[in-house]
Amino acid sequence: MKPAARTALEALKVHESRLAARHLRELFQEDPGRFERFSASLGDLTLDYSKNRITAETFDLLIALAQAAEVEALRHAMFTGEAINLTEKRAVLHTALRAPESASVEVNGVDVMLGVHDVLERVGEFAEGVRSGKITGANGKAFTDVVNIGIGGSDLGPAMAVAALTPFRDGGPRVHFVSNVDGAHIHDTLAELDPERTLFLIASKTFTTLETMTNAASAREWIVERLGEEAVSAHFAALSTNLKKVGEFGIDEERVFGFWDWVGGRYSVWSAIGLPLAISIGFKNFKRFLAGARQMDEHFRTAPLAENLPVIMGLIGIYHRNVCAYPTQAVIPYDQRLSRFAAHLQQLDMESNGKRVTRGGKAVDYQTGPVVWGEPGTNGQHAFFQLIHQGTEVVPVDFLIAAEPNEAMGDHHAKLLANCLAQAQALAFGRTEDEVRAELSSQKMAPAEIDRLSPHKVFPGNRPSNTLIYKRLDPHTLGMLIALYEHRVFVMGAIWDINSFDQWGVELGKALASNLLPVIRDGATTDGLDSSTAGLVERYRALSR
Ligand SMILES: O=P(O)(O)OC[C@H]1O[C@H](O)[C@H](O)[C@@H](O)[C@@H]1O
Repeated sequence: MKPAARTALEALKVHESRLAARHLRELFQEDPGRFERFSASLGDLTLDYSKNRITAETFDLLIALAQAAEVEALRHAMFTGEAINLTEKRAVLHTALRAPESASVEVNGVDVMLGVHDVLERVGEFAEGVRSGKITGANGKAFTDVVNIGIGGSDLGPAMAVAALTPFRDGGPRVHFVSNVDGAHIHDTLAELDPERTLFLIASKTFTTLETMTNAASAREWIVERLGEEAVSAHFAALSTNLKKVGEFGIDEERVFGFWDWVGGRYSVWSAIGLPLAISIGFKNFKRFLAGARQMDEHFRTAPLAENLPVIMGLIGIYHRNVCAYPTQAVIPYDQRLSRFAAHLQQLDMESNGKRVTRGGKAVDYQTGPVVWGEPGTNGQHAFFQLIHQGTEVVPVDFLIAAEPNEAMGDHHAKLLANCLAQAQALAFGRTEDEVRAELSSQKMAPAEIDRLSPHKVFPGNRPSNTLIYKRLDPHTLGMLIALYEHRVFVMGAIWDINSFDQWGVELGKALASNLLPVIRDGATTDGLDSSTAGLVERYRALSR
């Protein structure tokens, strides 16, 4: 962390120790304008951050921290194509994928926007061709099902977005996602499908990922067995940066949709990796999705820090992690179709900010990325909210909710919204022992019983949450929401002075798995393995005999 940022963080810690005795109940009572003060909007999206344990002074200190950490300078470097991914010597330009046609963004003196628009146009043509039935399988039949084979960033973003935007499918083919190398995944997916009407998209930035290559080979076999070798070209397309490897797999050039090394996997839904989404919701809607992200980019790039949604969310995240020492962050969309949102954010946030050395390679002596987790509400209320309300760990929560549902279903939405707001209220304000006792005695409970039960029924409150409310979950809004979280991750990584854009932590497991494969698959010796791994291999051999 930059020395000035460290000083700013220390000031925040001193401030927090003074604030510790204050309860959100008091802060709200003292300041009737708290919502006005601590909320910010962009278009139809509003962030209410008033239910965090902050005051105007905290906010000023947080803004000072962002300034001290020079977040704006790094932001400028990102948007202008500097190689801020230092370990991989790469620019970080997912924002170029949704930049306007008129924009020009240079990497090493070359404007990348021509390539961006060229691929985008081809994605649009292909998506519409598949949707209309103009592009068909080998036997001339229109595709009813599209299977995206990919993992990590080549799966989570599009899978989440396809589910989120189901109401916008309007007659396009069904889109399935196969990611796991567990054969059950592709087996169960293909069991339901007609090969003549199935199109496979092999999505892999590197085109070397074990899971994807294994699933792609099985899909190829499935087509070849049923339709013959000559059918392969009609039933496969590839989304990748590694055009050489794609060629080796045997996918026709016009079926290859490229992207670039300056697009991180977890930031790639805006690139050719978004093709399954474009097929599902149509190209017009896909462009609306990009436009939503673009609106967030413009806001992030130009709005003053104190009004800047990703900056505010990032600073609150830092406050929770480094000042209050909260280890996790929950994201709870009261929006069933965002059921994979937390899964996407887990990769986005934890792969970006789960780092232990600074950009310069020194071990950090402060906490970095929290554990991110979540499930849709109201389901979570009936599962893990007990811990969030009364457990010993404080869990900051982001609530997300639409003002309007995509379909009218009686009073379902009113109930959903009431529950969302109620949970944020319960977390913030809790229920005191006096209130519990008063309630129990109004129920004519015996005093001894009141004594016995009341400690269990107290809610401490004073637990932080953000609420994001938007008009409707549509392509534009989803684009805004994803970009909001991307930039929040950026802000936090900038303050921590870590490289949010590499992912070396996934490499060791991959290498060890490839060493173990001959032992497991081909019966090679366990000599030299640690006793635990050798013991488990022996057990596996005994059990699978
Ligand atoms: O798209 P691919 O090259 O197949 O990579 C798929 C995923 O696997 C890697 O191990 C990385 O951890 C992810 O960032 C990436 O999204």
